[in-house]
Amino acid sequence: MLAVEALCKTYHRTAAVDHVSFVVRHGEIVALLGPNGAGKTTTINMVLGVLEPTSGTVRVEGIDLARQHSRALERTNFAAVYAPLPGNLTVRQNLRVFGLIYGVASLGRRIAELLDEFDLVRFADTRCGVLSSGEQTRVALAKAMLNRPRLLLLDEPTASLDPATARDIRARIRDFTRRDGGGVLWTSHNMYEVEEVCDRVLFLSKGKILLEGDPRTLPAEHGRASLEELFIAVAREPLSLEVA
Ligand SMILES: Nc1ncnc2c1ncn2[C@@H]1O[C@H](COP(=O)(O)OP(=O)(O)OP(=O)(O)O)[C@@H](O)[C@H]1O
Repeated sequence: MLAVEALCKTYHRTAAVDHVSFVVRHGEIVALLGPNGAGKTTTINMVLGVLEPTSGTVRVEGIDLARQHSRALERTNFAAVYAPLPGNLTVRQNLRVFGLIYGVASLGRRIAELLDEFDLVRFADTRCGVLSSGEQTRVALAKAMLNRPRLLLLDEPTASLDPATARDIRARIRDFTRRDGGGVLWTSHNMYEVEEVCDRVLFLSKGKILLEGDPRTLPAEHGRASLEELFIAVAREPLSLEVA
């Protein structure tokens, strides 16, 4: 689904992302973890084509993003808490605007399906700006599904949601991979959530991938009791893990 190879982004002399390589397979949810400043958002922005890599390649279903930008991006979409939809537009208007931008066929029907699927019918004519965080997240996910993406990039999709709403959102994303065979690259600072929902984790530290594996077995493999402890170790003493 996604193949990232030797991806680098350098600002002046700082390597924000330093030779990062990984894949996301069909039907797989992969978490990109790491402390603040590790390079997660920079990586996601390069996969989304909004930031040009200093070097390295990004392929979406085999299509090279640098050479066939539009074809690669047709298969991709994105949701993040820091990129809210225009608050002065209603839910339906937002879906329409983004649907037109993406060139979605039979847009009226697609919007009706998504309003139904994301339990948004009663908010269709409500301005997004007055919705709760959970409702806005559902709208952001509906928007991300408009073009029937194969690859979904989610930057902290459940941040600021209550546990019940967060569980509902996780189930919807899990559905996308199980039912549609889509692939998801997910960032989160909630290790409980990552253990529950992700098939694989990648730990980034200072722009490099330090560890990779199953979130349920990786902590024990590195002598840590939980994913959270492993996360703290990566953040505090990355060199000790590199040697381990
Ligand atoms: N435009 C830029 N110019 C200079 N440095 C940058 C720029 N963008 C990012 N960086 C630096 O690159 C590094 C990685 O940043 P990035 O935002 O990718 O981290 P992150 O892992 O997403 O962090 P967080 O969890 O805090 O969102 C940081 O040290 C950041 O200061």
